[in-house]
Amino acid sequence: MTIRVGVLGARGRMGAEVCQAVEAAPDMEIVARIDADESVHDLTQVGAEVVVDFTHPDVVMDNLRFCVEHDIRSVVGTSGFTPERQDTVRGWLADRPSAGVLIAPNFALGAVLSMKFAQLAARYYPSAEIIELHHPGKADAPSGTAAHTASLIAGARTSAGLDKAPDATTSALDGARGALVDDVRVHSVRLAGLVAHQEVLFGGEGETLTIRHDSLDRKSFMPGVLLGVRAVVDRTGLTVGLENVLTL
Ligand SMILES: NC(=O)C1=CN([C@@H]2O[C@H](COP(=O)(O)OP(=O)(O)OC[C@H]3O[C@@H](n4cnc5c(N)ncnc54)[C@H](OP(=O)(O)O)[C@@H]3O)[C@@H](O)[C@H]2O)C=CC1
Ligand SMILES: O=C(O)C1=N[C@H](C(=O)O)C[C@H](O)C1
Repeated sequence: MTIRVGVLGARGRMGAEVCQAVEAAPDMEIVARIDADESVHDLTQVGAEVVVDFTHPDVVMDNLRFCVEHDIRSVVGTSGFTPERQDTVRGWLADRPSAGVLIAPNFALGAVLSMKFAQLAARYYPSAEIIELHHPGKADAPSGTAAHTASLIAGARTSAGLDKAPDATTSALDGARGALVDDVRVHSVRLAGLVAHQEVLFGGEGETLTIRHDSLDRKSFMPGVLLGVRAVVDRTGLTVGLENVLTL
């Protein structure tokens, strides 16, 4: 069976890569390539079964709502999925039990693994901070990956009963200590030449641990995206995180 795939954000950095990967997949067919100036309504006319969305945090909710309401399964890489947004999507899905959505903050297998490793390490270290580094064309900061990692670390720290990370700073320029996400400091770097990178730093008595992942090319996200397309065909409801599709 061939999966009929529509790509939203098809001319973008990620969308263009997704179009190539879907075209090369023996079990998939591209039936729509949609960008900012085109209508998602075309998706129903061409019989899209799965939509892959790499657009912009400002437009992704409208796209997703359309897909849920029209029973088109969605694989979403676009960032900006706060817990509140996830709850909104769950609300739509409650009215459409046959619809399915997979949202992944990061589709690179190494990034998914590094988040797991960070979650595992978090309970053992009093200090934890995140540095995310991206290309300067990125619209949002901090990255969705960093926000997701911070929430995983915060959850692990809470269940281990850890106190707030030690920090004697009483005077600082605005932004010097990064942004607090779930009580974890996140620092965002935007630098020409970069693609997508993240370091999670842990510190304890007499030691530090650094977990680093580098996406050096957007091809790194494609195996995860294709896996997501195949998985969402058989899944209803909301799945957040590629780790729930992989066997980890
Ligand atoms: N989960 C993951 O693994 C990854 C997630 N991302 C995320 O994916 C998103 C896209 O990133 P990137 O490809 O670099 O961004 P780009 O800006 O390169 O691409 C976004 C594309 O979406 C188009 N677009 C804007 N509005 C709409 C709309 N309403 N319908 C359809 N298309 C639209 C844009 O068109 P136009 O330029 O004309 O406005 C553009 O072509 C970001 O949120 C990024 O953080 C990125 C990499 C990996
Ligand atoms: O905009 C990007 O490039 C990326 N966005 C995602 C994010 O915000 O985490 C995933 C990856 O970091 C690349």
